Amino acid sequence: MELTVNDLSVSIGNHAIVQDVALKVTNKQFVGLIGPNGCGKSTLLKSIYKIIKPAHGEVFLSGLDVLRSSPKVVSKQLGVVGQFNELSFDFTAAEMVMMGRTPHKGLLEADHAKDHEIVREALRKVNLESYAGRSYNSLSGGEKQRVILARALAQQPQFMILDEPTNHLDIKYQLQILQIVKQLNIGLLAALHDLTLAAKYCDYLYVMKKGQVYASGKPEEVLSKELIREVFEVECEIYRNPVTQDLGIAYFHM
Ligand SMILES: Nc1ncnc2c1ncn2[C@@H]1O[C@H](COP(=O)(O)OP(=O)(O)OP(=O)(O)O)[C@@H](O)[C@H]1O
Repeated sequence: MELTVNDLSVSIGNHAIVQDVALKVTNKQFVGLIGPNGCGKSTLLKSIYKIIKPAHGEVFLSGLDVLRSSPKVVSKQLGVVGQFNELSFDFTAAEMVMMGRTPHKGLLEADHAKDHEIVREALRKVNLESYAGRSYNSLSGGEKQRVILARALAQQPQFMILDEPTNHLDIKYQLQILQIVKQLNIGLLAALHDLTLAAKYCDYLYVMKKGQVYASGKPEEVLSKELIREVFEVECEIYRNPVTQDLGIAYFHM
């Protein structure tokens, strides 16, 4: 399943927050969205997953016209791991994950044995199987983040959008979560702050600055010290990690 975004602009009040963005995630690619705080990454993602209405533009998930389709139709194909997940009601972790099954059910349809099995498997994948009965509100930030990922996994989507999915996670779970989503073998679009993790896991990057796409390409093509200076206003050197051969970034104090 491919994601195509054309000419997408979002304004809030009189402010143009996202301007004429075009991007593409081809079949089963892991595409990263990077850029400084406030450049419009979350706003762009929210407009793709229908939380914010764009001023203009098109979003297609293969043949599905996302902006003109109902949330129920879109959520059968598209899983979302958003940034903030506080709840006023107290659900258990398993109940939260079961919500991922909603798009696949009719109105008032009960949870079937198969749904429970899918929920158990999703919690197992994020190492929270024994937390099924725990109150979601009592979980740590990192545990909540993993429950929200499990909910998206239970949805069994064909495409996933993730807004800073490694937020709150220690290094073990940052690596584990990125590995889990990569192994899903579906199209992924993720806003990421850690540039070396983005370089390690993503097939392709879009760099945003002031609401626009500033550059795009494969990580090793895009992540130059010049681009990091222009976009993030930080001096650095790019190198190959001698142990892992991954792209490394050495930042210098300003
Ligand atoms: N509802 C709103 N009202 C006013 N301004 C908003 C609103 N939502 C977002 N903005 C502004 O739009 C800009 C882009 O915000 P957005 O959250 O998309 O950035 P981001 O790139 O995801 O940032 P971060 O990396 O800090 O999460 C920011 O300046 C933000 O203050």
